[in-house]
Parts: sequence; structure tokens; C-alpha cells
Amino acid sequence: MKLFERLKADAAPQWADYTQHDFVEQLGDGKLPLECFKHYLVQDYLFLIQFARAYALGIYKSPRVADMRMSLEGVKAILDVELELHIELCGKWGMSRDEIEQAPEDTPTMAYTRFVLDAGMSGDLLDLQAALAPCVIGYAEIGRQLSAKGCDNDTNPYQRWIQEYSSEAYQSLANDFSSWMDGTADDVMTERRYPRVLSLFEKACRLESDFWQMGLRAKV
Ligand SMILES: Cc1ncc(CO)c(N)n1
Repeated sequence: MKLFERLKADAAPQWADYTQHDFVEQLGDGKLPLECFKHYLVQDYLFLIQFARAYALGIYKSPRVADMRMSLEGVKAILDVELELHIELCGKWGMSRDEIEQAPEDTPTMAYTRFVLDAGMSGDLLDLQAALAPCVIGYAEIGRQLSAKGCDNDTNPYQRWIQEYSSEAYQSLANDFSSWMDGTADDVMTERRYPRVLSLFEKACRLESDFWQMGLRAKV
């Protein structure tokens, strides 16, 4: 079995909590309070800045030029596409780039981003990939599910967000990530090592759930 499939199966409860979280359900049916989405979105912008650093660390931790290029794709996807989507959405609700960048990081944002950076810093490329995988592949699955249910319709205020994560471009980014991690595993994974990799993956899923929960807590 490919590494990602195995991790997802072994972390099934954490994966389900994350990808079927209440926040996701409410976003899908358009009933999520705007305050919750706005708090999430600003925090996600701050989150992505740290994730761009994590992918940059991936370049540093890459054993091959091909791996460096994959990490670079992650950096570019965040800086050129994802952050700009956030600015566009925040702009629609009257928040400027400065306002977003100067917002204080909430605790779940700090917890998740510093966890991923530490996993990469203290480990090798596979450790970093295991900590990053729930992020990129999870959002692709969420986007796909919501779009399959027709949640990206014109009446949903979060249509643009769903369209972004269900888009061809994002889906292929996630597929490429999954194959890339599988390739690293072919080189360095051993059975002895697996529990540690699984533990990183599970923790990242839990931190994703906490991130959604932070959004729900912002309800006024
Ligand atoms: C918290 C979080 N996880 C994953 C993604 C997908 O990049 C994101 N933007 N934010």
C-alpha cells in the first residue's frame, strides 16, 4: 500500500474528525456564520506564511534536485495563489492586506505551524512530508467532497473557497504531493520507523481539527 493510503487508514478517526468537521459541514451548506469564516481566513493567511517557510525548509531538507523542485512548487502555490485568494476574499469583506498581516496569531495557528516546522527541522524530508500531508491532501479531499455535493452553487457565500480547493490545479497539486511523499517513503521508510511517521500525521490531523474549531469559537 502507498504510504499516504496507509497513514489515512491508520489515522481514520483523526482524518474523519478533520475532513468532516462541523466547520466544513456548515461551510458546505452555506450556514457558517461569517464571523467564523473571517476569523478562520485571517488566521489561515498567517498560517500560510509559516507554511511557505515549511516548504522552504523542504528545499533545504531535499536529498535531490527533483525534491527541491517539488518543495519549490509548494512555496509558489502558497505565495502566488493561496495567499492571494485570501486577500481577495478578505477584501470583499473590507479587510486590507495590512490589517490581515498585522493580526495577532491565535494559539491553534501557532501550535500547528510550529509543530510542522519543528517536525521538519528535527527530522528529515519524510518527517516534514508526513506533517504537511494532512494540510494539502485534506483540503483537496474536502474541496472535492463539497463540490461533488453541489455545495459550490451560486447561493453559497463560500462558493469561491470551495471552487479553489476543488479546482483542477489544487487537485493535481495534492496528487503530486501524495506521489512525492510515496517516492520519499520508497527510499527511506522502514517498518521500525512507521509508528513515528504515523504519529506526526495523526498530530497534524488533530491540529487541523483544532484549526476549524478555532473558527467556530469566533461566533459572536
Ligand atoms: C489550516 C490549513 N490547512 C490546510 C490548508 C491547505 O493549504 C490551509 N490553507 N489551511
